[in-house]
Amino acid sequence: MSALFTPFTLKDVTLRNRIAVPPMCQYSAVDGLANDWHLAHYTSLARGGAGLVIVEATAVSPEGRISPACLGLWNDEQAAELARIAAAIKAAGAVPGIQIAHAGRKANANKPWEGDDHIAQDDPRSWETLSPSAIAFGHHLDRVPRAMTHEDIAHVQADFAAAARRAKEAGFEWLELHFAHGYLAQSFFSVHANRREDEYGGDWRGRGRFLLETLDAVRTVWPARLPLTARFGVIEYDGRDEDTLQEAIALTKAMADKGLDMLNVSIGFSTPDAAIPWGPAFLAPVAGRVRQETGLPVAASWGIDNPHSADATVADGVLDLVMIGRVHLANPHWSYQAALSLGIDRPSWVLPAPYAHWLERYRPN
Ligand SMILES: Cc1cc2c(cc1C)N(C[C@H](O)[C@H](O)[C@H](O)COP(=O)(O)O)c1[nH]c(=O)[nH]c(=O)c1N2
Ligand SMILES: CC(=O)[C@H]1CCCN(Cc2ccccc2)C1
Repeated sequence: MSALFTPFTLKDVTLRNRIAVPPMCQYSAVDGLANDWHLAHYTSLARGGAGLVIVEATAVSPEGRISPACLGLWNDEQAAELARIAAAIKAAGAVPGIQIAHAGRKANANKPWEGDDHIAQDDPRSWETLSPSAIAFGHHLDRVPRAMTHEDIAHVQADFAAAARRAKEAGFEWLELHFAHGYLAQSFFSVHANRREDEYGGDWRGRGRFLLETLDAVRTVWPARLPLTARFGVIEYDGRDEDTLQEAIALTKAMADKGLDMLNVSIGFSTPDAAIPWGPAFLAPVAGRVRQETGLPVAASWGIDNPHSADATVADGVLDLVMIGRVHLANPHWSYQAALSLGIDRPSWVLPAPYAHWLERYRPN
């Protein structure tokens, strides 16, 4: 029996297996609106057999986008287009998830394949970037952001709550707050980005306040019966990892007390000087420690692209869900290949009937 292909229930939602497609920006929107690219992309991933498909970082406001081509959920027109995607994911047998985000000081950037750098400030596509303090990320994202006022903070938190309400109305059943990867929420938690001397800075509680208040604001609008999760950078690989991990675990416990249902463990990416130990499933042990010390279910990604290692992380109680990212861009039917490799019975039926019926009798060699 394969642990990877056992169902997973969180609140009133049950995933058909432990395979999740994590959010992966497509940089393919105009004015934040999803289009046929996104519909085909997410439908094909859901038809590939994963239990959960999480739509990419979707900005809670125009200035919260990473690039001008990112998705948004700050108006009803955007919600209507995303509703089509939620329905298509569900029709394919996967649970529709969405990640809502504010890019903070990493906002207003070119597409990765068009430079990945901040858009020139004299460019008509330029907008002001916000962060806890007026400190640039550096390297290719060297624009100095404006330090947020308390009004800015309250406004962004209200934007998260409004986006969560729209996500619910659009039919999403799994919500992930983007609290990772050097974006706004991560920046509040990070000592690299947050040098505030008010109640949103200082010790981990001060630096964690924005995350806790944002979680609170979203929890009041997101149904208690549906999973409310966060992707959170618990480690920076910046030489102070044990300190960061202990603070991140303390904040995660505080988030769990405020109704967080699961943590998608990731990397902070708050400094360009990180020494990340890239390698197969390198973050899984860190996620396992967070799971042990907080008691929350956890997911993680980063180089888990082999069915056997994915299966082992679940079987060994390290992860509850495996986030399989880039390899899904190469093969939306990764779950089918994993089912074949792991020898589950009737592997083809990981796929929808129009495919499964014929594959069950025919195996591409
Ligand atoms: C093109 C693209 C786009 C995104 C990502 C990655 C890539 C490659 N990643 C990170 C992604 O979800 C995943 O965590 C990493 O890719 C590591 O997992 P894999 O090694 O790819 O399985 C990402 N993470 C996130 O939390 N929100 C996002 O919108 C995105 N966007
Ligand atoms: C939005 C987000 O969290 C993404 C945007 C694209 C880069 N992601 C981070 C990443 C770094 C190195 C390899 C893959 C992914 C973060």
